[in-house]
Amino acid sequence: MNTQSSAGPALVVDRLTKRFGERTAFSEVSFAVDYGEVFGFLGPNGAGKTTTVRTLGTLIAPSSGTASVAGLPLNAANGVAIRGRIAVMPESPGLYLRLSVAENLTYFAGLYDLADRRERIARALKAVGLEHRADDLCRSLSKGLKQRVGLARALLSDPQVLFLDEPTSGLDPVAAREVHELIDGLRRRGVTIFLTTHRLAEAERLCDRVGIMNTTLRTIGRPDELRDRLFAKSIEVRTREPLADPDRVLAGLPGCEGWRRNEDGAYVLSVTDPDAAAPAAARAVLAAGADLLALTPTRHSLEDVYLQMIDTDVEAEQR
Ligand SMILES: Nc1ncnc2c1ncn2[C@@H]1O[C@H](COP(=O)(O)OP(=O)(O)OP(=O)(O)O)[C@@H](O)[C@H]1O
Repeated sequence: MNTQSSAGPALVVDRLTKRFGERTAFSEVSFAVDYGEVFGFLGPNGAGKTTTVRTLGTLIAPSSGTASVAGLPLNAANGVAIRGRIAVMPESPGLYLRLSVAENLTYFAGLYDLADRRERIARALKAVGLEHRADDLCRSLSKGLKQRVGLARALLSDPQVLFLDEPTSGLDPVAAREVHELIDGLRRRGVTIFLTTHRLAEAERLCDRVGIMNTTLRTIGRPDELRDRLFAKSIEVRTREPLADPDRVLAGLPGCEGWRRNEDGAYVLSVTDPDAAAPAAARAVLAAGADLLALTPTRHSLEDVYLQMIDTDVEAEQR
C-alpha cells in the first residue's frame, strides 16, 4: 500500500474558505493531518464537511486560503497530480449496477489509467473481503456490500490519503461494523484516512483525532483530550443510604474540589486526580459506617463533547 511519499503532513489546511455566492460553506478552516492518521471530521448537517472534502479532493476550488494535499499545493495546476495521490469515496459509491463487481473495478481502473490492473483489482477485492463476490452483479448486492465495492474502488489507486464521506450512512449496525473493521484494517496498514461522519461512536472508536465543524472549525484534538478540555473530572459515589454528614466525609478529600448529589441520589465529586481521590473516597465512606455500592469515574463520551460544542453554537446564535 502506498502510504507515504512526501515529507511533511498528509494534509495541511490554512485558513481555507469556500463560499457559494452569498452562502459560506466553510470559513477560515486550519488544521493538519499526519500520514498514517485517521482523522474524523464531525459536524451537523450543512456544517461544510462534504464541501471541505470536495475542495481538498480538487473537485471544487476554494474561495480563499491555502492547502497542501499529499505533499502538493492545492491549485488548479496540481489537480491531476493530487488526484493521482488520493481517493475520495463519496456517500453513495456510484457503481454501475448492471455490471459485476470485477467489471466495475476494471472499468474504474481503466478510467484512472492504472497499470497492473489485474493485480490491483485482486488486492482491492482482498482488502475488502470480496474476492468471492467478484462475479456478482452489483445490483444484487446489499447496501453494505455495495459500500465495500466503493471502498475497493477507492483503494485501486493505492491512495496516500483516503477521503471517506459518511461511509456508514444508511447501513444497519452489522454492515456498519463491517465497514469499521475494514477501516481499522486500513489504519493498521498505515493508510491516512479523512473520515466525515455523523456517528460519534464511530469517530471515537476509529479516529486518532477529530475536528468538530460548524462552518468554522470549532475544536480539534484527540477524543480524550477534548473530553479533558471541556469537562471537569468527576467520580460518582453510590451508597446504600444517604450519608449522615456528607460534607464531613467528602469535603477535604485529597484531590477533591467539591461534591454535589445528583438526581439519582449518588454523590458526584469534582476531582483533579481521580486515581488519588477514588481510594480516599472509598476509605472515607466506609469509615463513616456507610455501605458503599459503587464508585465509578464519570466518563464523558465524544457525543457529550460534540453536543457541548454544538450547544455553545446555538447559544451564541441566540445572543
Ligand atoms: N454547490 C453548492 N451551491 C450552493 N451551496 C452549496 C453547494 N454545496 C454546498 N452548499 C452549501 O454549503 C453548506 C455546507 O454544505 P455541506 O454539504 O458541505 O455540509 P455537510 O456538513 O456535508 O452537511 P451534511 O452532513 O448534511 O452532508 C450548506 O449550507 C450547503 O447548502
